[in-house]
Amino acid sequence: MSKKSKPSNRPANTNLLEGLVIQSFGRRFRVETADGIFGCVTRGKKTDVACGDKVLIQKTALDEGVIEEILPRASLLYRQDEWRSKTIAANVSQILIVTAGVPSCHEAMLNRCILAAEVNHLPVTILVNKMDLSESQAVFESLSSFQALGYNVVPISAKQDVSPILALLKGHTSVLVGQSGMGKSTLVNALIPEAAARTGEISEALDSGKHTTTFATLYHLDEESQLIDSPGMQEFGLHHIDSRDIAGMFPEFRPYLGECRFHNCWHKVEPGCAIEAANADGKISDSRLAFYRLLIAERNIK
Ligand SMILES: Nc1nc2c(ncn2[C@@H]2O[C@H](COP(=O)(O)OP(=O)(O)OP(=O)(O)O)[C@@H](O)[C@H]2O)c(=O)[nH]1
Ligand SMILES: [Zn+2]
Repeated sequence: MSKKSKPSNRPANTNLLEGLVIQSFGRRFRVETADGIFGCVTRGKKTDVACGDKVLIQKTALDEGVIEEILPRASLLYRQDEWRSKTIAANVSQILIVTAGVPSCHEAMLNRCILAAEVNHLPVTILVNKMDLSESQAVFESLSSFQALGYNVVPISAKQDVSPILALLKGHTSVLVGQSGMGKSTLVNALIPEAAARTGEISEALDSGKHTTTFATLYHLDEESQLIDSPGMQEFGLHHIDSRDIAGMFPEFRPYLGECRFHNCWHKVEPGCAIEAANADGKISDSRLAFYRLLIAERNIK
């Protein structure tokens, strides 16, 4: 054995194949490998495999296998659930939030998605869709405050032309998220013509059509660009984030953190709070501070 080889706690098994999870539906996965695509399950009760994960599989039949190991992840996004967060997409390199003027755009949703991106240190682009409508033009203008925080805001009209975002997708594994009705499906179908058909097939296989089971698909746009879509995904889960880490995920809070009178300040109503003072000076907006306080209140921090 050469001195250079790394010790491994995995039994040496020449049958293990490395692959990429290109689809997850409930507890079943499709894994793309150099030997083709395998339908896979996980070992035991392990279910935290996500679309975009790099994995090692053990072949069990010609086109079937078992996921034995998840390789280290560069990023991990969770799906919002009433009770808990469930992994949905791994190794994503940027987040695209789809919004529009119709139906009305909820700023809290934008803020939640941005927070999920900050946790993973991922760049965010807010796509303002339906720019052929005046309502969307107004939303685009109102989002200049997000642009000022360093988030990219891009106007599009998915129904007319998606080419303005092709350059944005290049070289990335992107994930799309958005409130219902903003045009996420229109966008995905324009970018990936086969997507509509594949989504339909899975809905039929799951015998629901209502997406009650979480599923996600990774599409190859070209050799270096991928898009992960999870139909119906409106928000990312934030349950797993430590309450103490939240303030640091607001870029405009960062210059003031550590400046409060109390080192354990929650920036709620404490005297000598530097975040509160920055808000009074107009350096932190009322809406972002209110959003931060809402997150803290949700966690029953007194
Ligand atoms: N005017 C206009 N309408 C659009 C545009 N893009 C999408 N729409 C319309 O907006 C509506 C919602 O679009 P979908 O693509 O179904 O929206 P979605 O975000 O996938 O919604 P869910 O399926 O509920 O998650 C449809 O009637 C689309 O035709 C656009 O660029 N301009
Ligand atoms: Zn404070």
